[in-house]
Amino acid sequence: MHSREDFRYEHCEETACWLQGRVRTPPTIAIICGSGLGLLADTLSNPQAFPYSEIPNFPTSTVPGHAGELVFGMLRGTSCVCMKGRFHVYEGYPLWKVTLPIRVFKLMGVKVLVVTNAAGSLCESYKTGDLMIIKDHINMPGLASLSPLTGPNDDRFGPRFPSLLDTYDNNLRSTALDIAHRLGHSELIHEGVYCMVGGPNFESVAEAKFLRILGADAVGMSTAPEAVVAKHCGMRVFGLSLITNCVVQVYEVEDFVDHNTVLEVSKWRSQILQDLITELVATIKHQEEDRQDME
Ligand SMILES: O=P(O)(O)O[C@@H]1C[C@H](O)[C@@H](CO)O1
Ligand code: HPA
Repeated sequence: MHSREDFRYEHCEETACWLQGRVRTPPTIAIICGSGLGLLADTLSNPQAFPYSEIPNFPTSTVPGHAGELVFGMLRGTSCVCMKGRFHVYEGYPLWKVTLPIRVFKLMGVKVLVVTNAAGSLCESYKTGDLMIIKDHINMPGLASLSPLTGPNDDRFGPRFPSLLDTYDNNLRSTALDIAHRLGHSELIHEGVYCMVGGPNFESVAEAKFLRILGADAVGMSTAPEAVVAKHCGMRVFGLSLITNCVVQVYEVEDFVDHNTVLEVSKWRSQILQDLITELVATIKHQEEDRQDME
């Protein structure tokens, strides 16, 4: 099912029902693990794992560092689902398929999406291994009409013209910032703007300079479509980038990046990212309980 006409609410429903029939506890938080960050999924207790190849309508992972498994389980008393590997446009998947899991999670009752990625820094003060809480994004493919919302709108998911104000939930951002300080990571935590490019090539020097001028602090090849779809269907979103490299913005420098470097830095910083997200999940649980009491 690759053409836009083939995409229907019913496909998401079919996938959600298939999973619901097998999963012990329906998840309230979904976590997308970026390149090399799948170890987070291994911290879930009482896990249930499903290879993407077994899940109806799911694409499969083709990128090293993206295992291709959906793992359900408990994290600090909260029922979560982790995508151990995500889908990218450069793999050849249409955007509605890249983001299909988000809509499936919505149908399963997920309230909050935590999205992580590996990204290159465009900001002079960020170092390799730092973390950036995403406060906003520039969706380069989206600006050129390559949006996951392109095509007929199904109002059961959300409105035709959604607002993207506060996509990266203000409250979750300040909570995460507090947690990072409390865990002793004040030196490496930042808040900034993530720019999504299509990839799979890394940026040219001229492109990197252009993105910096536009106001981007970090650049990567994912996340924005997932955040747009989550916001469209009414989820709260928290985004976190691990800075795996500093993007070269001057000529005659030999400091090029490759995917292996990205994976090595992800492995190196995995524990810190895990600790931060685990604490955040515990806090979200209390926030969601309070919200339910107020409804
Ligand atoms: O899935 P994410 O966005 O974490 O992966 C980044 C972007 C490319 O897929 C890859 C480049 O090394 O890492
Ligand atoms: N550019 C784009 N995507 C990335 C980078 C980068 O420098 N690093 C990790 N993912």
